Amino acid sequence: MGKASRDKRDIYYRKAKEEGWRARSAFKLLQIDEEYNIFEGVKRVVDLCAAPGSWSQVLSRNLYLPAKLSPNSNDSDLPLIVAIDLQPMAPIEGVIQVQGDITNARTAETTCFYSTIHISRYYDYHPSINLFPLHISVTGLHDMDEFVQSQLILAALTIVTHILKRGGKFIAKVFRGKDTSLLYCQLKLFFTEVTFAKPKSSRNSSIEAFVVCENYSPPDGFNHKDLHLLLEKIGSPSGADDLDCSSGWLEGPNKVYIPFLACGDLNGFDSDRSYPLPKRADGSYQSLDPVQPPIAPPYKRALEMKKASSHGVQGLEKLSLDP
Ligand SMILES: C[S@@+](CC[C@H](N)C(=O)[O-])C[C@H]1O[C@@H](n2cnc3c(N)ncnc32)[C@H](O)[C@@H]1O
Repeated sequence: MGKASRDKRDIYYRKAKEEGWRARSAFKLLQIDEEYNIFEGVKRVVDLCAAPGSWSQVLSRNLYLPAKLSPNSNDSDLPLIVAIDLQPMAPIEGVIQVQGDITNARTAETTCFYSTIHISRYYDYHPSINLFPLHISVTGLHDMDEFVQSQLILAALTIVTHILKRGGKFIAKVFRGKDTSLLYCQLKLFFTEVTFAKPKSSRNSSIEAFVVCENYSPPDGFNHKDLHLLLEKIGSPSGADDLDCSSGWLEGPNKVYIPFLACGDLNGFDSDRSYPLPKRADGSYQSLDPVQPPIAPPYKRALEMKKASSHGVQGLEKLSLDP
C-alpha cells in the first residue's frame, strides 16, 4: 500500500468520518482549543477560507449549538459566525456564509458589513476571534508562492484590523519556511502574543503549522483604512493605478507599517527617526510639518520586530519536521 493511501486512513481520517466532520482538519482546531482555550468567552467569529467547512462545524458545535440549546437561550445572545470562501459550501447551523475572494476589497467590505451590522444591532462590539486557515496552493514557483502568501496575509490582516476588537484573537494556518520569522514579526505588530503550534493531528511530514495570535493590540497611529486601499488597488482588474508602498500616499506611522506589512520592507528609513520624513526631489529631507503627529515611537515597534526576525522565532525550532 502506498504512503498516500496509508496517510488518508489515519486515525483522524476515520474519526472524522465517524463523527461527521467534513474534513480531518476539524481535529486541528479542536486540539488548538484544548491547548490555548481559544473559544473561551467568544461570541463572534469570522472563518476565512472556510470550505468545505470543518472549522465552521467546530464553531457551530462548540459555540452556537450549546448557546442555542441552553435553557436560558436568547436569540439576541447567540454567537455570530461568518464563513467566507471562494466556493459555496453546504449549510451549517448558525453559520452565515459569504461567497467571495478574501483578497478582494469588496469581500472584505461584505465581511465587515455582516460582522458589524449584527454586532451593532445586537451587541455593539466587534468579533473577538478570527480564524484563518491560510491556504496556499503551492505552485513550486517560489516567487509566485511568496506573492500569493503575502496577498493572503494582507487580505486577512485587512479584515482582522477592520473588525477585531482589542484583546481579540486570530488563528491562521501557515506553511513554515524561510519567511516564517518575518510573518511572526508582522503579526507581532498587532498582537502581544504570537505562538506557533503543531497540533498532533497535523501530520509530521507536513510543513503546516498554526499561528495563534492573542490579545489584539494595534500599534498607536496605525490607520487600518490604508490596508484596505492597498488591497483594493492590487486586487482591482480595472486598471486603477497601482498604489505601491513608496508612492508617498501614506501618512504618519503608516509610512512604515504598511510597507512592512505588504512586503516586509523597512529599508530606506532612517532608524534615528520615529517615522520617515518626506523627501524632496533632490533627495534631501523636508522638515516635519507641524500638523504631523509628534515624534514618538511609531515605527520603533516595526523596526524591533524586523530585527527580531533575523534572530529566528522562539518556539519555531520545536516544530520539528521529523516524525
Ligand atoms: C484547505 S481549505 C480550508 C479548509 C477549511 N478550513 C475546513 O476546515 O474545512 C482552503 C480553502 O481556501 C479557499 N480559498 C483559497 N484562496 C481563497 C481566497 N482568496 N478567498 C477565499 N477563499 C479562498 C479555498 O476555496 C478552499 O476552500
